[in-house]
Amino acid sequence: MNPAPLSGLYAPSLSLVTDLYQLTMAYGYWQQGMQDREAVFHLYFRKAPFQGGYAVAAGLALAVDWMENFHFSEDDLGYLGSLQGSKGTPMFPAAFLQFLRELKFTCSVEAVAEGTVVFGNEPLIRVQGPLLQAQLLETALLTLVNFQTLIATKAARIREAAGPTDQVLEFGLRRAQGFDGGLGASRAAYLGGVDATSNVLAGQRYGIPVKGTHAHSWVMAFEDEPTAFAAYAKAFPDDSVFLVDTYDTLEGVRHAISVARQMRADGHELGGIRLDSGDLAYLSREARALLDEAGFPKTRIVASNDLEENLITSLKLQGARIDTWGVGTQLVTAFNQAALGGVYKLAALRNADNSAWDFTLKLSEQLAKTSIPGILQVRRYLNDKGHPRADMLYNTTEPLPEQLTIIDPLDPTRRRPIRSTNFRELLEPVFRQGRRILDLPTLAESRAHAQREVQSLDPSIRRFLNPHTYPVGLEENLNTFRTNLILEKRPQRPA
Ligand SMILES: Nc1ncnc2c1ncn2[C@@H]1O[C@H](COP(=O)(O)OP(=O)(O)OP(=O)(O)O)[C@@H](O)[C@H]1O
Ligand SMILES: O=P(O)(O)OC[C@H]1O[C@H](OP(=O)(O)OP(=O)(O)O)[C@H](O)[C@@H]1O
Ligand SMILES: O=C(O)c1cccnc1
Ligand SMILES: [Mg+2]
Repeated sequence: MNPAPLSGLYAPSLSLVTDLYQLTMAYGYWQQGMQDREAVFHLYFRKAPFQGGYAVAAGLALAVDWMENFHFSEDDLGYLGSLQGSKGTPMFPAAFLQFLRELKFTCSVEAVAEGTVVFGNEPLIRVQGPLLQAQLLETALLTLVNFQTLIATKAARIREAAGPTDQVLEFGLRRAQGFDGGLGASRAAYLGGVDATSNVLAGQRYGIPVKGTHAHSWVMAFEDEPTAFAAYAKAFPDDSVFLVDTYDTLEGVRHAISVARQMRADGHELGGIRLDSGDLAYLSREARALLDEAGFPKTRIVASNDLEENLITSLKLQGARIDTWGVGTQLVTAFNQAALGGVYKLAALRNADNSAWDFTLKLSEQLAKTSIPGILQVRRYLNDKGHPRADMLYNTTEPLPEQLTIIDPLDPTRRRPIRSTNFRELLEPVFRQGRRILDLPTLAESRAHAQREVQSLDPSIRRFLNPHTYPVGLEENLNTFRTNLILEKRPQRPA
């Protein structure tokens, strides 16, 4: 199933999902006659989220969908025409609105496939095209990629903690940042490694398996717990998971067992029980013992209650017998890091007579925030097992030297010669002059890719506490070029 448009939740045209300044700049470029100057932008983040060692790239399919539908509707143009400056004059003249009306998306776009592991400073998307258009993409691309990548990464960490065989269910919709936040989070969580969601719209929209148990209200609506369990079993004789902690957890497990015996006599099996409060390590061990003793070794134990990767790791260390993890709030809100700080920076612009590239640079007091000029590609070097060893950013407009060396963009004294000849290039063509040339994988394929990608990373890079830094460097010539450009642009004030 192809990823259906996220935009479907709202209006047919979403080209106003942007910041006003993109449109004021667009008008200014048009007025200057600069609208068609060829430009290159890179979208990248500087630091992996959650103080982790990697991120899982996500959001590309939604961005592709948004770009394919990029146009200004009559409604959009009517609204833009109504905007006024502080003197009461129209912000955008009619001739510019006419230009927007006729605007066709003609950019070329390269991107990293969803599910690929990525690191700080690496372009996830490279846009090349008319300056005005490429500028207008900034906000929407960042909105989509920042959130999707953040949540997919959180899900990958939760999957890492749960291990490859436990089930992970995403239960977050009620705590999400609105409907769209909930829908987007369910998509990204699945991509990052959860098995199913309770979010029914996400199931319909993206083909994600939907799963769930029942709430405390179900138990409270009956005269006692055994009656409630028996009634649920009547409704779903082969798909019941009983929530056992409404009154007393271990008493609840005993009630579940007595109903499970009756179910078995009728030719059905209880799927599982769910623990939602108390000491989950202790209660799950006790519940496992009761279930096993009673002859229900296959009945699963689901746990929920503000779970996240560190808690899951701790519960496992405590010998918890949980095999299914229901994770809500902490996952869909990326609780411990509210946003991924991805940015979109101009890196090259054709000069006025179109004869050569001018490479552009955003200076900063901090080297970490100084951008990287060029038309960049990311080359990932692999060891003989096909596992990532180091990534090299290089400028595709310059020939590569014979002997390759990568240099840490934050510390030029840290360098590594490249010996490996086994590599792959991460940015792949998606649009050529506005025409899509890449068939996107399905969400399930991207999810499988993400699992392989994360597993191919060394455990030292995957660990949660103080992970090892994966080497990402600038190819030596690019580093020299960037250093010289910094020196050229930075004012040299006498002391
Ligand atoms: N063995 C454990 N080790 C560490 N943390 C645990 C363990 N068992 C449960 N937790 C976590 O501790 C927190 C306890 O939450 P809280 O203080 O709300 O109590 P509760 O058990 O949910 O009580 P109630 O829902 O009845 O108010 C939850 O985040 C839960 O996942
Ligand atoms: O804990 P989360 O990771 O967000 O997972 C979802 C939670 O949502 C449900 O209860 P809800 O929180 O609505 O009520 P409760 O905590 O009072 O049971 C469920 O029982 C989980 O506890
Ligand atoms: O199905 C469940 O158990 C569920 C769904 C949403 C939130 N909490 C739990
Ligand atoms: Mg709760």
